[in-house]
Amino acid sequence: MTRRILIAGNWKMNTRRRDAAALAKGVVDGIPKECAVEIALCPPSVYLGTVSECVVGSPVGLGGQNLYAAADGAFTGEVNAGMLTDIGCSYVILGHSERRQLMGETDADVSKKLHAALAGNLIPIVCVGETQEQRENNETEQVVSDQLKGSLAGLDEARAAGIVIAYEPVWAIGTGLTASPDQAEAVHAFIRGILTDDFGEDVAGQIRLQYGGSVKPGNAAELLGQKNIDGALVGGASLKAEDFLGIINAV
Ligand SMILES: O=C(CO)COP(=O)(O)O
Repeated sequence: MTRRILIAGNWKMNTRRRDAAALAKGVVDGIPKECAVEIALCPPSVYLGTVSECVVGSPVGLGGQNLYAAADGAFTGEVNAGMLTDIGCSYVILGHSERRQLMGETDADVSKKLHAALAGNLIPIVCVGETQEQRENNETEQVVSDQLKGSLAGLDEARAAGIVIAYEPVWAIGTGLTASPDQAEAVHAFIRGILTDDFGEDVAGQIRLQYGGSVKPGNAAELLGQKNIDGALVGGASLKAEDFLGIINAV
């Protein structure tokens, strides 16, 4: 089963309009010709329109960092799947650990968002991952398994093949600490096993599993060389075109 590598940049709450445009243009202009890698940029929602104009007609895709699982209506401050696709998004990040920790998002919330994303024809990137304390207590597999089962609740086989899972160990996010390729591969293989149990080998073999947590040009090749690592969700290193392109070129 060949799975196309997906490198996505999660800009989080960074940039201003001018930087967002320059960064997006820098990525578009710098991607290698006949690039086999799928690329997505996920800017803050207020700059989706700006970045959309920069990537239109290029192989670079656009993604949101979150959505609200409802149709249009009285939900002050929120953005739904229809709005994301309307502005040019093909992807949406769901259940990032920062949203789980800071905004109290639960697996049940992520599951609702997942169904809204799929109904809106967005490719969901569902994030899971353990904290440092959970890893030290040997709870990694339990935590990841619970998050996966909760976040993917109600998902049928037909739709499962198109989703993306991002394994992002919380202790490796923005810390400069990276899971070693072996550590990351072990969890990715574990996730693939759960997906196989839930959706069967064929579907599980099509689901792309990204790694996230201090990915940079210097460690990307080794991480992405692992059997079950099919891409990267990049935070800090996606904020400089040179670094982000360095990761793409390392694949
Ligand atoms: O959270 C991340 C991507 O979603 C990873 O962030 P860093 O690459 O900055 O560690």
